[in-house]
Amino acid sequence: MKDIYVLRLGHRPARDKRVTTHVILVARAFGAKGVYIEGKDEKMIKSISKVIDSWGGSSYFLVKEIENGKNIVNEWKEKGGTVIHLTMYGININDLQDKLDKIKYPLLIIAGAEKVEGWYYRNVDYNIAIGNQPHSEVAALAIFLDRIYKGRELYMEFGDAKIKILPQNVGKKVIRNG
Ligand SMILES: C[S@@+](CC[C@H](N)C(=O)[O-])C[C@H]1O[C@@H](n2cnc3c(N)ncnc32)[C@H](O)[C@@H]1O
Repeated sequence: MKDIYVLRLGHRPARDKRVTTHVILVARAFGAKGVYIEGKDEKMIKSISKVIDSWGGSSYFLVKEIENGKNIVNEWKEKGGTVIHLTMYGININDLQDKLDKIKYPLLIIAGAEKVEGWYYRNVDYNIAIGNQPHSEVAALAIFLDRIYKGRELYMEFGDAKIKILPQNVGKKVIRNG
């Protein structure tokens, strides 16, 4: 698994609870090692911890509330990693694949909720569009991570999972551990 983290900007508990939850679930399921959430939402963190506890990742997957995303970006630059911002205004990902294959890790992926401040556009290494149409941070993150891993993340297993799915064409089969 690569050294990849997500920075979720501008989380507003009343409006963004569901979408931020999905950002975290996608980050975990598609091969990131954690999510920094700009904002406070104790209830959401509790419910996501339960999912991680059952499905695995609690030993390494970080979910951390932070006050200011800029500090994380600066921290990333100090340690020589790469920072990318997902935005419909950026360069189409199809035109950046060669560069993505050579980026320096750790990688920080920024996904917004409300309008993202200009500072981020100017201070990241790449502003990347998953197509130049407005859609969703959840879709953008999933497609971006899939391009990084080229589909391999879909076979990822979590060693500490208490529940595991046995894939079926019809029906549901799960193994429960402990
Ligand atoms: C509700 S959208 C806000 C759209 C915003 N005006 C923008 O700059 O993309 C919330 C987040 O979804 C992501 N997003 C939406 N469309 C995207 C696209 N086409 N490519 C990459 N990210 C996108 C961005 O991270 C954005 O901050």
